[in-house]
Amino acid sequence: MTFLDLLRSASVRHDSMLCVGLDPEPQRFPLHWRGDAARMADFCMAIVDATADRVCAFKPQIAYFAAHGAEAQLERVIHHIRAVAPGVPVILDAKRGDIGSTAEQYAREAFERYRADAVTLSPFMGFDTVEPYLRYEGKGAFLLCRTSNPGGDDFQAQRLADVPGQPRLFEHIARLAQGSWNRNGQLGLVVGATRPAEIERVRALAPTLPLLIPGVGAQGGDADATVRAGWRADAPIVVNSSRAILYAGSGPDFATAARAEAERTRVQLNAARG
Ligand SMILES: O=c1ccn([C@@H]2O[C@H](COP(=O)(O)O)[C@@H](O)[C@H]2O)c(=O)[nH]1
Repeated sequence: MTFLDLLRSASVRHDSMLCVGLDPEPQRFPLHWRGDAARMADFCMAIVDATADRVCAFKPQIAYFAAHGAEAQLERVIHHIRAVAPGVPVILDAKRGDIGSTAEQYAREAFERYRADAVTLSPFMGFDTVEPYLRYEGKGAFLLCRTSNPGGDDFQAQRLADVPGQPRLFEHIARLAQGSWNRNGQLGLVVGATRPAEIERVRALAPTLPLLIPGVGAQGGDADATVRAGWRADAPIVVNSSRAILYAGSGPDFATAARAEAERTRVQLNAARG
């Protein structure tokens, strides 16, 4: 099964566009585990168990694990997702981008070591830095396009004087991803929920690509406007929320609180489809 097949079927089976982001921060763990980096896998696995039937994907962010030298715990978490939710795709949020020979190693890390179904990439260095990931048949790659952070304006909103029509950089990325870069239908785009107008623009330029949309929850993105701008019956959107779900509770019942917040978000997103 390809990443897209997995995503579509998890989305239908769980009636969900929600992706739970796994960004474990020991200082925010429930009181009985607070500050204990050895509990990262236990924390994430409890969140996975509590939300697996409510999501279309999980998105572990590699930095949270690597910062603590906890890559083995990330492997355990992904292994656990495979065991308890085999039909739910794993999007490894790594935002890699480097020359081809190095990209080959990053691709191997994402798809062979961690066995992720998809990865996030920066397209900034050009197609030869993306291509090594596309050699992995059936795997997905989400290119950063219009990110949720305020500094996304610094480059992504700038116009490219030398490209016909002088598109903004993010529009150019969306066109390439929908067109000549998408050789085997493996590409998707990252667009922030903090920018619904740009989600609409990206959707117009990339009508069939899956969109990974972070920024609802802790970043304050507008969930309803996000769905109205990006959702199409035939093109999946994957709306990520991390901290708002992970840290919905701080007591021993944190997983129950996470499930309640995940369910609230899933229902809100679905209602906005109209
Ligand atoms: O434009 C982007 C791209 C990626 N992210 C990542 O998504 C989550 C968001 O976490 P929240 O706690 O829901 O704010 C995090 O892993 C980011 O690295 C993003 O926020 N914006």
